[in-house]
Amino acid sequence: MPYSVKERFYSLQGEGLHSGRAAVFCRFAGCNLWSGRDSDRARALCQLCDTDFRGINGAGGGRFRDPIELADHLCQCWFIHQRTGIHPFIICTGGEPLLQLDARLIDALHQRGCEVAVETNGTRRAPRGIDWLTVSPKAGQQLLLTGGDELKLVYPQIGIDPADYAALAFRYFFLQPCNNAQLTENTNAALTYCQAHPQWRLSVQLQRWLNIP
Ligand SMILES: C[S@@+](CC[C@H](N)C(=O)[O-])C[C@H]1O[C@@H](n2cnc3c(N)ncnc32)[C@H](O)[C@@H]1O
Ligand SMILES: Nc1nc2[nH]cc(C(=O)O)c2c(=O)[nH]1
Ligand code: SF4
Ligand SMILES: [Mg+2]
Repeated sequence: MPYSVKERFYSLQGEGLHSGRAAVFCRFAGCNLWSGRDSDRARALCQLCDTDFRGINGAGGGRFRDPIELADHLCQCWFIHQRTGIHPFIICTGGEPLLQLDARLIDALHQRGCEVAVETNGTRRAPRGIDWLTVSPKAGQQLLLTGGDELKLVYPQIGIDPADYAALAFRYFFLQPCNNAQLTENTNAALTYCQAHPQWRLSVQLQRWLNIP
């Protein structure tokens, strides 16, 4: 099956437990909760999105015929930047990566020594073999993936109470302030919540503060 990729880039993971860690990002095109068109946002199932995932026209984006072609493309980006011998850390995001990521691509990445992380909205089944699964539930959308490595809630969201997620089978729980016109207020609210509920940690989207991709 071919893969549609919006962009590929080398950066630091800006979110969650691996914040600050160098990674190659694979941003898959398309999402099941929004078309990505501004004109559709008001009726989208997810209205908080901060990302352009439409099309395959970004840097390092394109259509990849098979897992080998895409795995080579992603690893190449790591080795351009790294001379360390440390294995590639690949973060699959989107859009919604679980519309496209499959076990064959994960296998091809593992064969190249990669560690594979995934950022998902949790509404689709996950293939086997993911090394680090981050689930970010969206208000009103049924959560299929109720376990994983980290749960990362964008906060606040109307209709979402973090307490309703606190008993799910995740190792780490993060609140990530919603990046919109109220970012300062949202950050303060998330900070206050984490101080009152220490099970939750703050994820500040380091990339915004560092002005990196
Ligand atoms: C663009 S999404 C792509 C992956 C997947 N579709 C998802 O929603 O998890 C990547 C991460 O950014 C988060 N995110 C999206 N819009 C955001 C915003 N406005 N403020 C803070 N985080 C946001 C998502 O919740 C998710 O954790
Ligand atoms: N630096 C950086 N870290 C990220 N972590 C998750 C991201 C995403 O868009 O999924 C992201 C991103 O876009 N940039
Ligand atoms: S589910 Fe993820 S990619 Fe899709 S619109 Fe929401 S935040 Fe954006
Ligand atoms: Mg992002």
